[in-house]
Amino acid sequence: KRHKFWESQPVGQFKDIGDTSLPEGPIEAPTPLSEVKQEPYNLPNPYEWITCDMDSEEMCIEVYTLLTNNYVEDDENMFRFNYSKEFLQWALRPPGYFKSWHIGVRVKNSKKLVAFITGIPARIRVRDEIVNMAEINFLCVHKKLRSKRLAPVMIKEVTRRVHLEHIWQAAYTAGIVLPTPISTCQYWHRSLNPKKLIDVGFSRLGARMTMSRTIKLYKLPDTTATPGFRKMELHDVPAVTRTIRKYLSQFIVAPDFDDNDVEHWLLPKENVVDSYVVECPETHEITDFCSFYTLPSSILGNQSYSTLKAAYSYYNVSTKTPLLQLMNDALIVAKRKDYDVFNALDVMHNGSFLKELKFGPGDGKLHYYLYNYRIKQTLKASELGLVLL
Ligand SMILES: COc1cccc(CC(=N)NC(=O)c2cccnc2OC2CCNCC2)c1
Repeated sequence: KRHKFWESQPVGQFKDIGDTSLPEGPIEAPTPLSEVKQEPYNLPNPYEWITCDMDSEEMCIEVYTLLTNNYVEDDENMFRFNYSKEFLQWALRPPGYFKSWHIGVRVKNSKKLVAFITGIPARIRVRDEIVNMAEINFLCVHKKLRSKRLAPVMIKEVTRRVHLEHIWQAAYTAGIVLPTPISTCQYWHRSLNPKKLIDVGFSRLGARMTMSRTIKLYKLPDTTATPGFRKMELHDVPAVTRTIRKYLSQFIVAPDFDDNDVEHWLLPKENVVDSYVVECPETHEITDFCSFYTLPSSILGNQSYSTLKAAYSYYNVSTKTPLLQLMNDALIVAKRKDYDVFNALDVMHNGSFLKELKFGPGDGKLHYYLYNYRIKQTLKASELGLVLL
């Protein structure tokens, strides 16, 4: 039976879609700490839980290797996400993180890491409610252990550990439909290195298009167009926090960033996250902001290339510079840093620039979910102000 596990969980159920009598907000009340299961869930015998210390280089390598070989692939199994070790350490150690939410499953005898799931704390606003949530990510079961029903017990275990920290809601995304998406986004790609993308089968030569015509079509200037466009620096944090908080307030679901969050999530970090501000040359105020994170993909089965260098649109704020021009400058710096492709979801106001900046639609969708929090009606992608890694 489909979704046997999810029908037992406090999530919006398909049967409740359209039932406007159900109130928006938590589905279940918090459990008294004494009633939260104190000991870990049982695993099938050969396996044991391990808390993954992401400060340990050795453990990082094990997590990196498991994900590199077993994490999410595209629908045609031509590419697999290849998060770097530095990226994983950044993604999993934000302000206030809990080591206990970095959960591994390993073989008792060999100590081999065979599965992983993580949570990080995040303050997320839903309309006017600020909710302490866990952002759940990196659920991965080794290819050889699929269909052993490990994922449900891993989800229950991370939920139990999140409950132990008095957090009762969560946010997560998936490429598949589960009960019940709060929103469904389309992803889009902008070619930066069309020749490589065609060689590896990520893109196809357009009808009546030659390779040289295609290269010309996606060519970008060497220099950015916006006066005052520069990399974000530490001293910009307070201004960026003010600017992004104001901008995100227009969306129904969005992170409630403070200075510490902005310093962690949005300060440039080599090969992890790039961020740029527009500082008005006259007033020196920060009027605009754009950012993208670095998530390469392994190219499965290609003789000439092993890695696709991809930039993923992160948070962008436009108050003075037209978003179209700001994002074109983001494409220019990504191309200059040798990215092959720039990806974006149609969340926030991204829909306003995708076609004009020559993004093409991807062949899949990304569904957003909340755990133990009902939303009255499904949100449009443009009502979402949340980007998960
Ligand atoms: C090109 O290499 C790929 C390797 C694995 C999967 C996919 C397709 C895919 N599933 N893409 C996305 O989910 C996606 C497309 C555009 C923007 N963000 C995305 O996902 C992010 C956010 C969710 N966690 C993964 C990274 C592509």
